[in-house]
Amino acid sequence: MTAQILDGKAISQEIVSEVRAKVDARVASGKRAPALAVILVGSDPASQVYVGNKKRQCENAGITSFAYDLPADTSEADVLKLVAELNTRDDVDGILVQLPLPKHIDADKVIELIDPIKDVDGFHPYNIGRLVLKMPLLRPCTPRGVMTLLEKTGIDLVGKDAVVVGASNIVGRPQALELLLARATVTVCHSKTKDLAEKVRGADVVVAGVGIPNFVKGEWIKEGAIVIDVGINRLENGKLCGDVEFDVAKERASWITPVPGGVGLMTVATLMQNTFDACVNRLG
Ligand SMILES: Nc1nc2c(c(=O)[nH]1)N[C@@H](CN(C=O)c1ccc(C(=O)N[C@@H](CCC(=O)O)C(=O)O)cc1)CN2
Repeated sequence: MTAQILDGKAISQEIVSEVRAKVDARVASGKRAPALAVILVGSDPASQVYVGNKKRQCENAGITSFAYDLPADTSEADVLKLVAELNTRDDVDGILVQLPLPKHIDADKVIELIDPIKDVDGFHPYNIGRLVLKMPLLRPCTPRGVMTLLEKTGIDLVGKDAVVVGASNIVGRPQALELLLARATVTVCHSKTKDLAEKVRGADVVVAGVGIPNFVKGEWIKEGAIVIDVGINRLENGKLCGDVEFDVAKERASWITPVPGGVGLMTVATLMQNTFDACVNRLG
């Protein structure tokens, strides 16, 4: 079997167009456009690319963006002060702090200070708690983007055995909660998991988010499985590759996401949806 491609490029464009239509209708009714504050601390090259993509998609979606590009030696106190100020601003609907932050800044402390109603990344304990309790408000962008990719492709998850490889706060944990909400049976694997290959071999759906190139071997993939690769790893030759051994996995899977052109683009498109939702939640 050769897998069909889950097309993050086409579906992310569709999502951004849908947000754009809603923003245009909102503005036509006399309300202001949604607004997103994007905080980048330092000059990590990958983060600069991602933040650049976020600003560009804001333009495409008709969302106002306020950029805060801060030097790497910005103190934790100054980042906290900025977040506190943005929390109070009525012209800001969403606050995004690009991760990772420099080591001297406690990311958990910064995330916890964001007003949950403006937490368009969905990382605040309040929003994670709501996802746990099956009443999500703002949902983490990558896992929500994965669910949209599957829904828009017409893939039903009810009763499927899903294995999530990686248990990070940004991807693995919220992804498991999303899959559970879609009534899949979910196993979360991590660095201490025994017999990882066997667990993946039993999976109808595999979501890989560990950040290690080609960590999930193609031969582990069950015939006909759905493979979602959240990893974006930059190789020494400058090329990007995912966490799944794509060339082998695609000969076994029924559906697979490419890297680039898959989940990463959905993360950014979902941020546009979350910013629109945050604006409506605040202002109607
Ligand atoms: N505050 C956040 N920080 C980070 C998040 C997040 O959701 N919120 N997730 C990741 C990175 N990420 C989002 O910021 C992200 C990853 C990938 C892309 C993307 O556009 N990928 C393209 C390729 C881009 C390239 O050439 O490198 C693709 O996959 O086709 C956007 C955003 C960590 N930090």
